[in-house]
Amino acid sequence: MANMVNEQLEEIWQSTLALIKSSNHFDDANFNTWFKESAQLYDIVDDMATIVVPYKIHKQVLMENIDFLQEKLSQVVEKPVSIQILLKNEVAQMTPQSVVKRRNDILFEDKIKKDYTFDSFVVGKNNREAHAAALSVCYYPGKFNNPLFIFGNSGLGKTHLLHAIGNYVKENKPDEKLLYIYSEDFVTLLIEAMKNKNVEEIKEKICEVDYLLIDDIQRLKQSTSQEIFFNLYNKLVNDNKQIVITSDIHPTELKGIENRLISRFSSGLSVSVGSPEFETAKAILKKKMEGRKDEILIEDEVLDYLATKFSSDVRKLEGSLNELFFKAILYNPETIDLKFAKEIFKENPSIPQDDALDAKRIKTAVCEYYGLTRTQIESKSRTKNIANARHIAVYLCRTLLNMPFVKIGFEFGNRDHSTIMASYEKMVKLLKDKESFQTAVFQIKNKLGVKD
Ligand SMILES: Nc1ncnc2c1ncn2[C@@H]1O[C@H](COP(=O)(O)OP(=O)(O)OP(=O)(O)O)[C@@H](O)[C@H]1O
Repeated sequence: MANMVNEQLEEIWQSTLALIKSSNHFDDANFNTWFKESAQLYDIVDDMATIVVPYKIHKQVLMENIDFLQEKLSQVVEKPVSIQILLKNEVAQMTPQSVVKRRNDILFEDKIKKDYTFDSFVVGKNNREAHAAALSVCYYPGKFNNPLFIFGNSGLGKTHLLHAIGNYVKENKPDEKLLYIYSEDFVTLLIEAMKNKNVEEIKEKICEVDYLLIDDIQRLKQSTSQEIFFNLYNKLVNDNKQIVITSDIHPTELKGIENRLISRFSSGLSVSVGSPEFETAKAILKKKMEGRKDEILIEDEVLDYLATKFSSDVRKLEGSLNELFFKAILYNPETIDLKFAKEIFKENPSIPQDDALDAKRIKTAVCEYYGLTRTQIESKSRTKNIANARHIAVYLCRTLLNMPFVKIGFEFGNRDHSTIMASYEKMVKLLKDKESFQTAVFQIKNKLGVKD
């Protein structure tokens, strides 16, 4: 297919949109937002179509549905076509020819962030295993943990660890080649390479690396890219080259990724990163402050406050600190104290506001601390950690709210007041000599914003 004129492209795109709509794959709102109102067929050259979208979020959504989109477009043009998705501002900077001839060298540019090192990574209970595993592949690449698969929710340090491996290798093994790839870029570049007929060249280059670091593998949704990746993967592992992968979920729960890849991902070591507990969150804040040159003083209890409120996502935790310093420049307080911080975040939707304390909030905080559900602590289960969590919740309801035992009983599956009293007394005893319970109570109170 030679380059097409605009009317032809428009006609093809409208037919493709009609097919997408009639497939009922998306509801009206999604269809309009992601396809009809934002995407545009920019060009089709040979068997490569370029679709242009305004923002990254559009690109992300389309990339997640790229096989589907290719199928519909291929149906319209009556031959198989591949699709690359570009942002409007990317296209604006290119000549028409270069849109389809983007240099694949981008793949091999050094993308390792210098400040994401092992030194700048705070180790806590939530990431100890992942940190140790990341170090182990630096010391013994391709030997024990291949691939190393690091998974966990957004903003908890997976990418940081990947770059830390990169920085370690660059500094200590300068002769070794490493390649960091963000999965979505990998798909885009492979699609372009298919168009430019230089996939083999790219594969050969990738096969030369000693470390392959792949970020956010859940975004490797496109089937041809998975096929190519599968071959590369086997070759690298057979040659004892180290592969490290990050993902937002455990390999076995990956959706849209071929089973043969999933089973290979599970064959090495899978380690998780979780949300930092209070001390680690506070240490991260202190670490992030080390490099700053702010002249204003931040009070320690503000760090406690941020560590308590934002610990579920380190990116937000870091963001909260930046926001405070930024607002301090604007409003110029003498120091950043708790009052100032609370005022700044008073309407922040990602933190629970200081509602009146009640049994429900206590139960929720205890559950979050122990990783349980409310149904579990309200149940009759005698499993040790559930029972312990229940004792703590009962204890806090009694000491913080001064609730009668009968009423507490209602909160915990209609238990008899004597059972609740026994539960409370047990916790009072445990708190006298068991440090782990003292810590738990301290941290849960912190979570609730209660000071002793
Ligand atoms: N333990 C830690 N010590 C220091 N900084 C951390 C730690 N954990 C996370 N961070 C910081 O939090 C921010 C977000 O981390 P990162 O980008 O690695 O998250 P992620 O898990 O890869 O998230 P996503 O899944 O959204 O890509 C980064 O600035 C990173 O430096």
